[in-house]
Amino acid sequence: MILRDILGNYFTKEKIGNLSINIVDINHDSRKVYTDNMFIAIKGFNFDGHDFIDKAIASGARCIVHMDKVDIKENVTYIRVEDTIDALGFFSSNFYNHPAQKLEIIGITGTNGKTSTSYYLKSILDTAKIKTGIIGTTGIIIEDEIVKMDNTTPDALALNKNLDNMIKRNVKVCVMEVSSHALELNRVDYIDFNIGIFTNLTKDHLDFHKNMESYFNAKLKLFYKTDGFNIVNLDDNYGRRIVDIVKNRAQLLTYSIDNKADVYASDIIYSFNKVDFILNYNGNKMDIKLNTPGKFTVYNALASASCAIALGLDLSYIKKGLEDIKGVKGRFELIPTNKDFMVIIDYAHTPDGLENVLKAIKDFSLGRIVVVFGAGGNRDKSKRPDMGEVVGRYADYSIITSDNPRYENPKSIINDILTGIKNTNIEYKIIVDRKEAIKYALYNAKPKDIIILFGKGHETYTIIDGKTYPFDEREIVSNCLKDI
Ligand SMILES: CC(=O)N[C@H]1[C@@H](OP(=O)(O)OP(=O)(O)OC[C@H]2O[C@@H](n3ccc(=O)[nH]c3=O)[C@H](O)[C@@H]2O)O[C@H](CO)[C@@H](O)[C@@H]1O[C@H](C)C(=O)N[C@@H](C)C(=O)N[C@H](CCC(=O)O)C(=O)O
Ligand SMILES: Nc1ncnc2c1ncn2[C@@H]1O[C@H](COP(=O)(O)OP(=O)(O)OP(=O)(O)O)[C@@H](O)[C@H]1O
Ligand SMILES: N[C@H](CCC[C@H](N)C(=O)O)C(=O)O
Ligand SMILES: [Mg+2]
Repeated sequence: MILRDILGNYFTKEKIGNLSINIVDINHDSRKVYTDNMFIAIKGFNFDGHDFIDKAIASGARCIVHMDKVDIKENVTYIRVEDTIDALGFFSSNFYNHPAQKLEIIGITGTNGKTSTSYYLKSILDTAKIKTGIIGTTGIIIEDEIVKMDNTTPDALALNKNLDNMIKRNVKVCVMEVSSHALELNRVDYIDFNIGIFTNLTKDHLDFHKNMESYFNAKLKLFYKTDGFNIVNLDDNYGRRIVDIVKNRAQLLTYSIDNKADVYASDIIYSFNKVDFILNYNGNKMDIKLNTPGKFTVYNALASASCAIALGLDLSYIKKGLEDIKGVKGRFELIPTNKDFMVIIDYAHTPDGLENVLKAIKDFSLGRIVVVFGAGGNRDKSKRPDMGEVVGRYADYSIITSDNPRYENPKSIINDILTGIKNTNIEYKIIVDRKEAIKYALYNAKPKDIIILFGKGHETYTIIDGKTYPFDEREIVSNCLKDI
């Protein structure tokens, strides 16, 4: 695309050089730049992209977008802007011809349930034969292809590139998890959403947002960006605040279990590995049987059903779509053991996530609930004691271990968890090495035990000292089972 067209009417502070050059790609990472690229210098948390401008030019960049004063070289065009992250959003959208405007984009935000809700929604849309792509924690999904990404919500460049790819592959609806980081770090500023979904807000990411109010304000931004419906959980205190704040700006659809919302669940029957309920909407009643247990599962089903209703789908697709779901990888995933105890892998990594899953099984357990868990390093420290306390309240035995220590000392993460678990009477053991912790739980299993491995869910790696190593809990469990 001709550079002048990429710039469009964007406000620039200074332009030096030829604006008629052809740009074949945009990059903000000098390591990915090649001939005839535009390089956008971003100031990040670790590096300043301005330090890589020479490297980008050496690799073939013909246009540099920057904020700071830079040395001017021949045959390179320089565009100085106020904010390069904002420019990345605008230029990427222009370069890919505004893909977000051509797709139905559904954004899901909230502390827990985003990935699960996105898969539930996709199942409903698949049933209605509407081609759907997903962007989220498990990667970018189009048909059977899954491309893993570093982020739940990627940066504006990757977003536009992947949305464009979805259009080329005839996708009609994109269901996107929108993290609070993405909203705060301007990754979705130039993405137009048709529908926004709010799941819930509980303690997480306070390392980044500092307090619940700014975490809430980050999430709130999504509901100012929608032009169709805002879909909100009315049982959540923050959900009710969102309703009050945005009720007049887009159409609103609420869902609930404990309150009378537009879409609500009644007659819920909980079981160990499933949950049945009646979905009520506008005088219609429909019984739904889900293959995952718990109240949280009903919420995820209601959120996705409300979205299908907002899209104008027939209610029969909702029932079939939800009942067809066998499960989502790493979300209450039952691992076959062929033994007299049970193993579950689940991604809960917040106090609320842990509590929801533990509550769901507590009434149905016939033996002990044994929890193997840790907490991520270089992430919210304030949630760790609360996680310990929740496990202590609901489980019968716990092995406290590591979960992606990143650059932190795993022992000090465990100590943070201990300050909470010590407020309870649970018996526990510390085994820093997660593989050993899992082995211990399995080798010492008693009949009817439910062993839950929390925190890693779908992840097949572990991050220690900033390095990523293969780590698949399914594999570890299956190897242990051979010896038992
Ligand atoms: C804190 C944070 O969000 N960081 C994101 C940020 O990285 P950064 O600011 O550290 O970037 P940097 O490494 O300093 O680099 C600055 C610039 O220099 C460039 N560079 C760097 C090195 C080089 O040799 N050449 C070069 O050009 C980089 O391409 C970049 O443009 O920009 C990167 C590219 O977009 C992101 O991948 C990265 O997410 C990191 C991996 C991350 O862990 N983020 C987490 C906190 C996050 O965003 N999580 C949420 C999910 C939360 C949830 O589960 O709810 C998410 O949406 O993923
Ligand atoms: N609606 C919900 N409310 C509370 N907890 C939930 C809910 N749905 C799922 N969970 C629990 O939280 C865990 C994570 O669920 P899921 O991956 O769907 O959330 P997420 O919002 O995508 O998380 P992330 O922010 O890491 O992407 C699940 O494994 C389950 O234990
Ligand atoms: N996506 C979330 C959850 C990661 C879960 C856990 N495995 C960890 O490393 O903390 C985050 O970035 O906080
Ligand atoms: Mg997710």
